[in-house]
Amino acid sequence: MRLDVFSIFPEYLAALDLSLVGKAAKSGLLDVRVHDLRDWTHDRHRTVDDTPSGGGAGMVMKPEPWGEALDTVLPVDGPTQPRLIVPTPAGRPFSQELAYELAAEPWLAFACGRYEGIDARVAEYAGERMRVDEVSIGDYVLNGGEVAVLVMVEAVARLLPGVIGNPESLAEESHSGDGLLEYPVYTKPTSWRGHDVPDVLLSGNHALIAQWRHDQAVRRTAERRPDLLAAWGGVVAGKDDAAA
Ligand SMILES: COC(=O)COc1cccc(COC(=O)c2cn[nH]c2)c1
Repeated sequence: MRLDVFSIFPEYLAALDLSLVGKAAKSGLLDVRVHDLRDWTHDRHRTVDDTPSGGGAGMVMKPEPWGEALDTVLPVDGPTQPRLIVPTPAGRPFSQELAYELAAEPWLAFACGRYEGIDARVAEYAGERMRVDEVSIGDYVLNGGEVAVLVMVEAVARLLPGVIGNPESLAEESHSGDGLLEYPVYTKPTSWRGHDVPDVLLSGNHALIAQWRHDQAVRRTAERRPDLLAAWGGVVAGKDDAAA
C-alpha cells in the first residue's frame, strides 16, 4: 500500500517511522510519503492561509497550494488514483469497518487541515478524479488533521497481512465484528498486590473460559457502550429469535 500525507507540519508524521508502521514501511508493505504543503507556495512567507470569505474568526487554508500539491503528487492523468481522506470534525465517523475498507485500498492519501479548515473547493476539485472521504475520528476538535491521520494509519496498517505478528489477535479485539467490547485480560503473577487473576482463567477448562470471557464482554459492553449492545442484541434477536 502506498500512503501520501500532506501537511504543513510534516515532522508530526515522523511517528509513522516508528514501531508497527515503521516496520511495515521498511519491509516494503507500506510506501509512506509525507509532503510539506508549503513546498507548493511561491511567496516569501510561504503563505498557506487567508481570511474566511463571508467573514468570521480564524483563517482558512488557501486552495492554490493544495491544488498544486495534489496535481504534482497524485498525477491528474495517472492510470490509478488514490482514495483521498480528509480528517475533519465534520466528517463521517471513522470505524473499524472503515479501517478494514481502507486496508483493502492500494493507495491512500491524507490531507491534513489546519486553522478553520481547507477551502471547500479543494475536496470538490479532487473529487472530480478520485474518491474523497471527509472522516471524523471523534466528536471533538483538534488543531489539525495530523493526529487523526496517525490514528487512522495505525488502525489501517495493522490490518495489512504481514504487518501484525499474530493475525489471530485481530479476531478478538473490541469492535472486531462481534459487536462487543473486548473482555478484561490478565497475565502473571496470578496474585499481585492483593489482586488475583480470576480462578476460571487458571482452570484449563477452555469452554468455561470462553463463556466467562463472553459474559465479561457483554457486561462491559452493557456498562460502557449500551449503544453497541442494542445493535448487538438486535443482531442476535434477528439471527436466533427462534431460539430466544
Ligand atoms: C474539509 O476538511 C477540513 O477542512 C479539515 O479542516 C480541519 C480543521 C481543523 C482541524 C482538523 C482536524 O480534524 C479534527 O479536528 C478532527 C477529526 N476528527 N475529529 C476531529 C481539520
